[in-house]
Amino acid sequence: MTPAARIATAAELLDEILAGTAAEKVLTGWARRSRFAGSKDRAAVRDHVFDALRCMRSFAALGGAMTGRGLVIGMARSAGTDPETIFTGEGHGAAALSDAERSAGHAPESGAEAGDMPDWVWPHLTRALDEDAVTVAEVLRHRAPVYIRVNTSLTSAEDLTRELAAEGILTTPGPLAPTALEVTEGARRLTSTIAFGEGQFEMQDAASQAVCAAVPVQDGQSVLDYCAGGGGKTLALGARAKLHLTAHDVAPERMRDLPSRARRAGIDVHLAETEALAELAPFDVVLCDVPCSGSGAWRRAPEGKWRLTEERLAQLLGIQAQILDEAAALVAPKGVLAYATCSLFEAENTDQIDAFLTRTEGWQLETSRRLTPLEGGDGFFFACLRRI
Ligand SMILES: C[S@@+](CC[C@H](N)C(=O)[O-])C[C@H]1O[C@@H](n2cnc3c(N)ncnc32)[C@H](O)[C@@H]1O
Repeated sequence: MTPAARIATAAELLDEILAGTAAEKVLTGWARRSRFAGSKDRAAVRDHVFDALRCMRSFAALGGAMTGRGLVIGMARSAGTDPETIFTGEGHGAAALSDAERSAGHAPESGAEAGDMPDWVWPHLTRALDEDAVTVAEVLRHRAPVYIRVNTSLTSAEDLTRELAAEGILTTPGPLAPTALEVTEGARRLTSTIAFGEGQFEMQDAASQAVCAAVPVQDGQSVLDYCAGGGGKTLALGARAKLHLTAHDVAPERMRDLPSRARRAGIDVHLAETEALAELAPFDVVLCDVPCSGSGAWRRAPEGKWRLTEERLAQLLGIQAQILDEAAALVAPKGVLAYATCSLFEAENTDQIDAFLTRTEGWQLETSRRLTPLEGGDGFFFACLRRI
């Protein structure tokens, strides 16, 4: 495919996404229908689509329309490229610009439009970040670095760096956690490496690794990952100490890959149904990596930025409070309740912890930390509460 044909395809796929279909579904459907597209074409189209999703408001402003075509015209203008050079109407490229398109578009207004945020989200960001809101929003408009977590129970960062380099994959030490490596070349091939097959690393954001490193665990403790999902944090905890590790999720199907991931990493994990937890309790440590807005990770999952609503956020706040209450009941005396979100909003972070401490006796806050994308990883919040 020519560069212009890839952009024309991205515009069509963006229209499907704007009509409500999930981006991954749209991209997979297109790849299946388009056998002529090679892996480089698929990667380029995907990158165009995700770039546009990250910057949807500002590109629509610049391009003059919230349509697939408006977005890619805005994308060209934002990059300082004259859209006439892309929209030539030749071959499989997009049709030439109309006079209306030539004159449409305006520079994005400062604030939510230039920051590529929904209007209702902007006060949440400014409350949490003050003047950093503008810089954080700007960072979220760009692709995320690729980080891996070294499985230090099997290898070291130095050895893994050498081993990956031998397979043509280049890494440098990442931020926030000694286990984090940033992949600077060859990221798309990571999961087909020998080192991956041997469990020497997992894909995990650097801030997520820092959160796992902050959970106080020691050899011999019983630890419950209450919202385990795919088990990224379960495995990171299991690599730090010899634990009696239990993983739970209200949607157990989300943990379906965890047994094979744990085997690869050389870590023992017991998967538990909700009904079994009372019998397995008490645990020395319970981690709640709760469902949240995902606002700290919007550069990785930009669709979430536009699909989140105030109603959904209110619903999430209720779920988070309920999880804290349920999980607290499973913690042993003097044990730890760890709470984490990949959100930047105070409502999901410090407000939740303050409200929990107000309504529940017998707990004290030991540590809390907020990470923003300005520190290199996703935005995260972590709080560690101890039963007294
Ligand atoms: C942020 S994700 C977890 C990601 C995972 N910890 C990781 O690092 O890969 C939140 C998870 O919480 C689960 N969840 C939602 N409501 C829950 C509840 N009431 N109890 C337990 N888990 C819940 C969701 O199914 C989802 O898998």
